[in-house]
Amino acid sequence: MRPQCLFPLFAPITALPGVGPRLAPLYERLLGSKVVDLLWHLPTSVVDRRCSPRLNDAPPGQVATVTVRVEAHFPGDGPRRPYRVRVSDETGFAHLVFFHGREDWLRHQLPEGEIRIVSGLVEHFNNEINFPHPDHIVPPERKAEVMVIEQVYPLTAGLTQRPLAKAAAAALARAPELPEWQDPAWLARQSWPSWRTALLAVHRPDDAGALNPDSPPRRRLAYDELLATQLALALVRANLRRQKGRSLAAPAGVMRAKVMAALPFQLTGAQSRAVSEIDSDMAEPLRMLRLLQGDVGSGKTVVALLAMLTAIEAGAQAALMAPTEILARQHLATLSPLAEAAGIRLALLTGRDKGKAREKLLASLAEGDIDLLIGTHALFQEDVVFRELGLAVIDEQHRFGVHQRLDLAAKGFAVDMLVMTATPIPRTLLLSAYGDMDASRLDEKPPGRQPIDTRVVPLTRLDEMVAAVGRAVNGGARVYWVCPLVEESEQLDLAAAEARHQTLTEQFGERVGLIHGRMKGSARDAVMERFAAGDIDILVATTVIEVGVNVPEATIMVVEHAERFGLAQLHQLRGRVGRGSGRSTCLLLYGHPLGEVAKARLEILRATEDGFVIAEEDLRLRGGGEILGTRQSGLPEFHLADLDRHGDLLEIARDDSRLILDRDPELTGPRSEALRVLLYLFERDAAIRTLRSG
Ligand SMILES: Nc1ncnc2c1ncn2[C@@H]1O[C@H](COP(=O)(O)OP(=O)(O)OP(=O)(O)O)[C@@H](O)[C@H]1O
Repeated sequence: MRPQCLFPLFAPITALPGVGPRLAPLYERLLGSKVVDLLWHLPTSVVDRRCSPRLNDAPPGQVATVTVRVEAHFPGDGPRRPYRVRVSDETGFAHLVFFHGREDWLRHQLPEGEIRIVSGLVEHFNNEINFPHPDHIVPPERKAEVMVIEQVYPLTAGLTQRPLAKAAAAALARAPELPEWQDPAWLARQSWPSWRTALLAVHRPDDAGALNPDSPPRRRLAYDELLATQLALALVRANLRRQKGRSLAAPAGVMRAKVMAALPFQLTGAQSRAVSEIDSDMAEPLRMLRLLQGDVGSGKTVVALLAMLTAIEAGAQAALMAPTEILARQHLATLSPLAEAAGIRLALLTGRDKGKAREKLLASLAEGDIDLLIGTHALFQEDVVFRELGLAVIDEQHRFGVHQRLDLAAKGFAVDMLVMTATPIPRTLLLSAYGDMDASRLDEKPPGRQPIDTRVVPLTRLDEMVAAVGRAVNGGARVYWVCPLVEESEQLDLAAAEARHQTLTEQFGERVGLIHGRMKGSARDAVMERFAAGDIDILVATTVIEVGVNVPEATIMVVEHAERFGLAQLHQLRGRVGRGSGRSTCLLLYGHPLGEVAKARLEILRATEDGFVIAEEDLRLRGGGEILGTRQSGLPEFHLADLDRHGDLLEIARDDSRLILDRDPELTGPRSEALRVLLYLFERDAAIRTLRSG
């Protein structure tokens, strides 16, 4: 249960003054729907209105607050002759200029002959002093309200500073003093203020200093957030470790030997290392929580299979969960012949399975007649019961995230867990998303892969590229054609892909296929199968093919508007080719004009195929938040912490969390109440449910 002290902060944002039904959706889009979301929406700069010169000394290009007499109104008649109000003091005169504004309202605000305090940007225009759309106009008795340092919040279309600042102030007023969750000695050493004081300092800064990410209040808040995340991860870890696992070992390795004999290749050194790390984890009576991090095409699947064989030979069952149905089916297709070689029984369960067939499958699963179950999220439905699940492999491909691991834990699967991710994640990000896990890295590609010829080409040369693709297809090549990503709009993605599908079909006829996220699962599978079988040569796609798809015969990847993708995402896309022995090409088509950073980013892709290098470089160029591209990155989003600036705090938070739980595993000690408040405050409270007392 959420602690009572946080109730006011988790009220809907509409509880705040001025946030009515018209503005609420704007707030929601900008920052969220709860009062607490406003607290995390920090100002990015300040305006100092305390400069209050005489009119003749008003500094152009700066904000000033002046005391003036209203002389006369000159209504305008459009943008070329705006509405002007002439004002004066003893040193001279100026014009307040309004490009839009109703006359009755302006006359009411600025009655002729009255004194007014006006604050706004000073401009010199035609040897006159102008105040275009002053920010504040108040009578003299309210001067103190205006002569302040004002914070500037990031906005969204339709929402202006003043109502937002008012709502933020109201949200702040609701922020209670909370029990201190930080260790007092550590707090004193850092000279950090309390949570509430820090929050007030960044929302009502005395100067821009408090907004600097390195200022004590900002660092304090960043650390609070990092600690909440890391503590949640540590709780999951502690909880999973505490449940006794079983030791899974297959010293004879009969099944494994059969599969190895059936494989057309030798394991790479990295694969062998990962396998033995996993082996020793599984042999321990503690539960395994391991991340298998491998660059695109590094051969994670076979490593997972070998681990699952160990579990099966030890008498348990194994499950392999993929993020999409296509991938689940693909795993089934690759693993089937190997499973046959090993003599194990394999089955597939997806959301599509219904009725009798599903019942039958579940019955055999419960009986232990299925050794390895492959599937999607459907694997974790309530009625899916294993006879004895020993190992769960989650092919995460950065789509799931810690919540799914928590859900799994909550389901009480006392099993070893292996999470596979294809995303090369820099260390700081790794800690923030997988701080609960041990990691194995596949940093070596299978031998014999040819380098991919990556070219960065302007979209103006599209016709040329289409012609080149046509020639390649006539020569037997298979091509992925990925269409532009349109921010936040699946519908527009789709329109772009459909249009491209049409133009390519006009040119190449029946050999062009289309696949996108809106298609029904079965239709998608059918297209994918036709492409894998070679019935389709050109597959036009939205980014649904980004993860994991394995068609080794495909050798050309075209990405339109490559500049709109995250680098890691492009790396993933490119990784769909170069998977066989054929020579592969990746064409990154960009739209004009391309800025310096965008150019540098695409250049990185041209220069290297090492996902880890690409990720580090991308992090350097763009900062952590965007590293994984746009949607559904699965990595936690931070409101207050900036991994570039606060990376040092992340490691401390991880160690701190583990220490906290070492000393007080059930969170019942003196600091625990405050720490629970912290977890709720940052909405990481799902982890609390893993506690016996939670
Ligand atoms: N040691 C190896 N030698 C040669 N080929 C290998 C080796 N290991 C795996 N492969 C092959 O490499 C291809 C890619 O393997 P897999 O699909 O497991 O990659 P992955 O790590 O899951 O990559 P991605 O994340 O890009 O999907 C497969 O066709 C697989 O059979």
